[in-house]
Amino acid sequence: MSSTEPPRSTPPTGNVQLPLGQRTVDWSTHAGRPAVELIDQTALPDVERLLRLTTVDEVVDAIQRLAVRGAPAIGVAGGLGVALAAVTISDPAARDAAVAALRDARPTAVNLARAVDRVAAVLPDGPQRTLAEALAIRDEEIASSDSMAAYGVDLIGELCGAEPRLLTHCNTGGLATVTGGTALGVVFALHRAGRLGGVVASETRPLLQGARLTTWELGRAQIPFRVAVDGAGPFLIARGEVDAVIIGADRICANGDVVNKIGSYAHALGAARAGVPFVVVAPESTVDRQTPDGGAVEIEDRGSAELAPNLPAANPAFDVTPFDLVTAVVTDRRVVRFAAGQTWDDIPLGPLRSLS
Ligand SMILES: CSC[C@@H](O)[C@@H](O)C(=O)COP(=O)(O)O
Repeated sequence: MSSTEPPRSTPPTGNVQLPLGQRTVDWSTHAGRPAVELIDQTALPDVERLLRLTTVDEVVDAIQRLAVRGAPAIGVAGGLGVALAAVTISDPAARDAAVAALRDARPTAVNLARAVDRVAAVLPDGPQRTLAEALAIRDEEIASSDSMAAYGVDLIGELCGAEPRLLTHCNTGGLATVTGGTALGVVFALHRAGRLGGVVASETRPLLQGARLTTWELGRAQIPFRVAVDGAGPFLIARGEVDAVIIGADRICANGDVVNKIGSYAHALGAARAGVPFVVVAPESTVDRQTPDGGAVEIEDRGSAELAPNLPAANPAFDVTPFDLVTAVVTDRRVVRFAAGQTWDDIPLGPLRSLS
C-alpha cells in the first residue's frame, strides 16, 4: 500500500483459516486503529476471513447484510459500534445519528436495540467508559453461553435420556454469539460429554445459516451431522428420527412466545404433533418483558433480492412460535415452561429450576 492510499478497512479477499475459539466479534486496535473486528459470515464456509470495520457505517452495513448475525452477536456488534462512534465521531449530532443507525440496523432481535441503548447511556462518560460497557456485554455473552450449555445438557438428559438425536434450525453456535453458542452450544456440550446421539442441521432457507454455518461449526468440532432441507424437518420428526428439536431465539416475549428464524414454527408444529420436546435456548439478553406477545414484534422482511430476484416475494426472516408449543426455555439463569397467563415477572431470576 502506498503512503497516499487510505488504509483499507476490510480486506477484499483472503482465507486466514480461523483458529478454533476465534471470537465472532470483538474490539481490535490493530496497527493502533480502533475497529470492530468480525468473522465475515457471508463468506463461510468457503472462505474464512475477518473484517476490520473502522467506521460506524461499516458496522451498520455488516449487520444489515448479515456479515455478523445471530441475536447475541449483533447485540455485541451494536455495542462495540457505539464504542467506535465514541472514538471516531466528535460532533454530538452526528454521533447520535450513528447510534440511531446502529439501533435500527435490524428490527427483530431485541439484543441489538438493548445493547446499543445500554452502551449509548454511558457515552457522556467518555470513550473509555463506553468501550468498557461494550466489552462487558461481550464478556457477559461469553459467560452466558457456558451457563446455557450446562442447563441445557441437564434438561435434554431429563427429557430425552441417553444419546438424544437432536434437530436444530438456523445457526446458534459461536457464530451467533461470541464463542460457545445457545442451542448449538448445548449440542457441543453433549458431544464433549459423549452423550450426543446425532444431529440434523436444518438448511435454513434462503440464506442457509444451517447448511453453511452450522455444518461449518459442527465440522470443526468433529461432530457427525446430517443436513436436511427445512421442509424435511417435521417429516423426520414424524418418522421417529428426532428425539428433540433445539433452537435459539431472537426475542422471547413477556408471555413466552418465541420469535426465531423462519421455519422454527413449522418445526414446533411437527414436534408437537409427534410428542417430541421443543426446546428453546437463549440468554436473558434475548428476553423482552416489554413486548407482551409475538404479535407485537416487528418481523424483518428481507424482500425479494435474497429469495427470488425480480419476483414479488414474501420473505419474513423470522416467525413466532406460540409459548404453548415450547416445552422449555433455557436461559443462562433459569429453565422455564410457560403456562397461559404467566409472564417472566412470575418467574424469579436466579439459578433455579422452574419447570411447572
Ligand atoms: C443465538 S442464535 C438465535 C437466533 O439469533 C438465530 O436462531 C437466528 O434466527 C438468527 O437469524 P439471522 O437472520 O441469521 O440473524
